[in-house]
Amino acid sequence: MTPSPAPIAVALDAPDLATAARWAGLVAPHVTTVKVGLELYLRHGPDVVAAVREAGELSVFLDLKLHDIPNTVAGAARAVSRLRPSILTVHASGGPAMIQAAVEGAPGARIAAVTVLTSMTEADLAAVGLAGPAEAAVRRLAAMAVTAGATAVVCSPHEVAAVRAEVGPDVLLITPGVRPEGGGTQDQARVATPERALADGADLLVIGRPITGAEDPGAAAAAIAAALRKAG
Ligand SMILES: O=C(O)c1cc(=O)[nH]c(=O)n1[C@@H]1O[C@H](COP(=O)(O)O)[C@@H](O)[C@H]1O
Repeated sequence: MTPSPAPIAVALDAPDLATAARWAGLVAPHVTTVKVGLELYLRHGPDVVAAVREAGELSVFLDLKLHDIPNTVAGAARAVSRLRPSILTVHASGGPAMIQAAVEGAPGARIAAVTVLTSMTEADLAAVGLAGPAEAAVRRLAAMAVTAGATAVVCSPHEVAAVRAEVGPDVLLITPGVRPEGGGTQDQARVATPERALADGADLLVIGRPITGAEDPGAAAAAIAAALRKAG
């Protein structure tokens, strides 16, 4: 019997559509979701969503991290809602009116509020005027976003347990910054293993380079999925 796909969104941060579609096809048997982000969407636009959908039975997570005035974000959300993404990201720091505008603009998608980027260190936070531990800012932004209508929150694995305590069981918690044991962290700062992130309350793990940078992305996705099943 084929095991059910793991709650992983593979970040398809590819330079071209053919590579993205190839990665999507390779990982499709092992994961629930693929994530189309800025690089791919800005280069290929809506075509990329159709191309990765054709590659397999996958939910499409559109990670555009919208951040603008409410009217502009509402229009952008309306523009992409016809692509039927399962998840659409906005920056939580855009505030409650902006988040509400995204929710109204894309009623068929889950609006996911990105709290504090997983690449940011405490020093980076201080540099942008967010003093104090990341966890406090993440909790505050998550609570505000959910009150404004977001039904998903993006945070690092370091804060996911605190966010779960803050927002309750019904909000989808998404964690990038996930690295299997022994992997490099690249530009990520607040990281943990896939097993740890799930145990601490994440519902969906965003994993890019540990899978797409592997010689065989399908095998890398299968190995992480198997490790998660074993741990769970
Ligand atoms: O919204 C995101 O998905 C996101 C938020 C965040 O705080 N950190 C973060 O890394 N991401 C995305 O998650 C993916 C992580 O990729 P890897 O570092 O290659 O696993 C990238 O596509 C990022 O754009």
